[in-house]
This record gives sequence, C-alpha cells and structure tokens, in this order.
Amino acid sequence: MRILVTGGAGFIGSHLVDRLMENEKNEVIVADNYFTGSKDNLKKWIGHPRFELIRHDVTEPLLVEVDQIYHLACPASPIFYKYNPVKTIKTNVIGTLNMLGLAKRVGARILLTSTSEVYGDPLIHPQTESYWGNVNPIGVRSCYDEGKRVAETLMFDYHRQHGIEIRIARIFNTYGPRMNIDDGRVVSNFIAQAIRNEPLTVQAPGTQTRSFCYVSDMVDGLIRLMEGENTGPINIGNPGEFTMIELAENVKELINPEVEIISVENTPDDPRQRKPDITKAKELLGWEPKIKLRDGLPLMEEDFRQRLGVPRKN
Ligand SMILES: O=C(O)[C@H]1O[C@H](OP(=O)(O)OP(=O)(O)OC[C@H]2O[C@@H](n3ccc(=O)[nH]c3=O)[C@H](O)[C@@H]2O)[C@H](O)[C@@H](O)[C@@H]1O
Repeated sequence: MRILVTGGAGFIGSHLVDRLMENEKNEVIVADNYFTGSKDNLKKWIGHPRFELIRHDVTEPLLVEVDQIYHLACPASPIFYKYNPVKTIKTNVIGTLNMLGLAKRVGARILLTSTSEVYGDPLIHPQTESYWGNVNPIGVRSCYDEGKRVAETLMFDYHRQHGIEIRIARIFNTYGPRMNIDDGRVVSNFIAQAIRNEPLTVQAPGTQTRSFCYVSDMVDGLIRLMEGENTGPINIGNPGEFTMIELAENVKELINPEVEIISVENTPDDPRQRKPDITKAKELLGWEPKIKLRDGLPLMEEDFRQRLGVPRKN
C-alpha cells in the first residue's frame, strides 16, 4: 500500500508514520512544509527504502501515485494558526481541495483530520457527531474552525459528486511526546513550565474543560477509521474531562509539587466545555482510548525532560 501523510512531520503525523511503517507492505510518503512540523520527528525513517519525505505546501497541487491519503496538514495550536490566519484557512480550503483532487485522479481513499473545534463553543454536552456546532464565523479562531468545517463540506461534496472514498475524524485535544515545546497548547505549556519551575499559566476562568487523548490512542483510532467502512465524521478523543485548574493540579502533583499555579488572561472565543461522545467510535470502529491522563502525562514529561535537558531530581 502506498500512503501519503500530509503534515506527517508534525506531532500526530510522525506518530502515525511510525505505526504505518511497522507494516512492511506499506510505503509512506510524507509531505510537510515544516511550518510547525520538524524533520527531527522523522529522523529514524530518513533514508529508509519504504519512506520518502517531501518539502511541500498543500496549498500547491501535488502529483504522486498513492492508494491512501491521511490529510493532516494544518497548524493545530491556536497560537500558530492565529499567527497567519489567511494561510491557515488557505491550508484548510485549498489544501483539502488539492488533496481531494489528488484522491480523485488516482482513486485513493482520503482521511481528513477534522477537529472538535467544528463544534465551536458547544451548547450540547458531551458532543455527538450529529451536533452542528456553535461557531463564530468572523472570530479570531474562525480560520481554523470554519476552515475545518469547509474542509468537511468539501470531503462530502467530492464523495457525493465524484464517488471519492472519504473518512473524517474529529480529533479532540491530543497530547504526548514530540509536541513542540513552545507549541502554546495547554498540556505542553504546563509540562514545560513545571519542568522549568515556572508558574503554570491557567487562562481565566480555569473552569473551562477539555478532554485529553494520548497520541498512541489517537493514531490507533485514525488507522481503524481509515481501514474501516464508515465515512464518519467520527469523534476520536478521550472522554475523561478536566477543568484547566484540575489539569494544572495534576501536572503540579505529578511533575513538580513546588510549582506555582497562576491565573492569566484568556483569548477570545475560548470554548467553555468540550468532551467527546465516543459511542460511534466504540460501535463502528471497536475503538476506545486506553491511556488515562495521569498515565500519559509522565510519558510526555520524560520526552520533554530529555529535550529540555532537565533530568528528574529524586
Ligand atoms: O484538539 C482539539 O480539539 C483542538 O484543540 C485546540 O484548541 P484548544 O482546546 O483551545 O487548545 P489549547 O490551546 O490547548 O487550550 C485548551 C484550554 O487550555 C487553556 N490554556 C491554554 C494554554 C495555557 O497556558 N493555559 C491555559 O489555561 C485555554 O484557555 C483553553 O481553555 C486546537 O485548536 C486544535 O489543535 C485542536 O483541533
């Protein structure tokens, strides 16, 4: 099987590549523009005969012959996607159009990693796939959440109009080794802060919730969705829900009991609650997450300590 992974040098993408490369029948091509991804994440595969890495921005067409496309490309941290919102929406719209055009030309099956952000600031809880969301179309996050909504629309239009085989995953907050240390998302921020003995910055009010999925569980869900018979959209996430204050307290207890927790200003349109209903994933994919937050955080701590050069004191 020839498989293209866009955004494959990123955090989730590179873990996905590791899993796909385990199968000796797979040839994996990664296309990444390195805006947030890094070659370092793939260094063990560079030079491997079944692996190819291309510097490519998906807003430009790509001509390759593949059987499957995992279309992950797009900055996912709010700090990075808000840094250049026009580029973010172009990646979601033009990038997805280009990948669908490729899927159509070569007859490949394509999986889009959409996001829980399509639910916006959700008015139903937990979020089921049938919920249409509560999204601000003109806010600072819209480049990402409206961008992903259009990407989902394009997927279904190509499916209905051209018979393309599509798969849509709605990913809920994912964490784990290889996240950028300066990524700006909450788990990586808190772990880096705890290791550096800097205050954990809980954005006000701190009662907002998220549900955090460990990256190996996420990758397992994505592969099951691609290999299964359902188009989705299917929520892939861990239903264990935490307030940001609870997350900070867990990080403090597990990583640095001396560290201070402070409240800082939040950014506009921050969703107040988020938790996936994963009934569909359980029933249709036989998938559910295995790794609890308190077991996943120490695995990520180890990776961050190595990269920051700060060993654990015992
Ligand atoms: O995985 C998802 O479902 C989506 O979540 C993220 O969005 P968000 O949940 O806002 O991610 P974070 O930036 O990690 O923020 C989570 C919460 O932590 C808070 N936060 C963030 C950073 C920080 O230092 N302190 C802090 O309290 C934020 O206010 C927010 O309430 C990203 O938009 C997407 O990568 C992704 O699609």
